Amino acid sequence: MSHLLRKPENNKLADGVTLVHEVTEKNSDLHYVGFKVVDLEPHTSYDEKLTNLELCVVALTGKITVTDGYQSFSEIGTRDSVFERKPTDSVYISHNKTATITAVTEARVALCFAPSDKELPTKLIKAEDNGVEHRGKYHNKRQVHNILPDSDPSANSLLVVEVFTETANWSSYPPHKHDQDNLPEESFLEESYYHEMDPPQGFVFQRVYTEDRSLDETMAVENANVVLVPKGYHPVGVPDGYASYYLNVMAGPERIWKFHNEKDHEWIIDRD
Ligand SMILES: O=C(O)C[C@@H](O)[C@H](O)C(=O)CO
Repeated sequence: MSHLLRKPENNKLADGVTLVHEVTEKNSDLHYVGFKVVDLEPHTSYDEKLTNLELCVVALTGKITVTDGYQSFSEIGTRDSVFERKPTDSVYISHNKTATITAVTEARVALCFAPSDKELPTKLIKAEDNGVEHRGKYHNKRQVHNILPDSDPSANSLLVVEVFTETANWSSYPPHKHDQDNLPEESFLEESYYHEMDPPQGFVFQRVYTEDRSLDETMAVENANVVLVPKGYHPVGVPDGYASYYLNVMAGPERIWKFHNEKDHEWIIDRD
């Protein structure tokens, strides 16, 4: 299996608390992006002590209460399934705090991390504050929920976005990359993908490859898998009959998403 593909670990931390994924600097090639998924049974809690990391808590499904020890946001989260295709609530918490997430209902929560050394206010990012975009045409249609885009200065490094790709469509396509710290042409941003499929027995394909093909991995990605993108192009293809959801976390030295399309395939965008 590719070292970029992560299956659910389902590590039981306590009664009703399961760590589904844990991507850290120690167990991956990523230096800027950290990522966890936690499943919580009602009335259970998970604590995350943030030393030199900032955090965006995304209520993927279910209702949760999130506190940084000073402020609390109660009963946030808007959906039972990500495939309701509506935005959800999230909370941004700066470093040096402890985040506590308590489940009101059964919940799946994503924790998106990036290094940080500047104190910023804790912020509730309400579902209705997500910028919703419809991108692409023909078999390249996707719906994007911008949770923490680079136009929102609420975070130091973190960028967070949800993408729904309809059946038999492609996204992150034509292939683009952001692996050169060479602004204003391109930014360097690592990326993680947390995938779900509807119905859940589906799979999608994701290729991660660099310009020189020294990295070239094509992965069959199943429900609740994570794909790591330390560098390179990273398109996703969705088979007929299945819809795809993914949550992207990006971070790098500069909080700017400036990507470079692969020249050979850029014509895809310009079709009438
Ligand atoms: O527009 C899309 O298909 C989503 C992608 O841009 C995705 O968020 C990504 O690849 C970010 O670099």
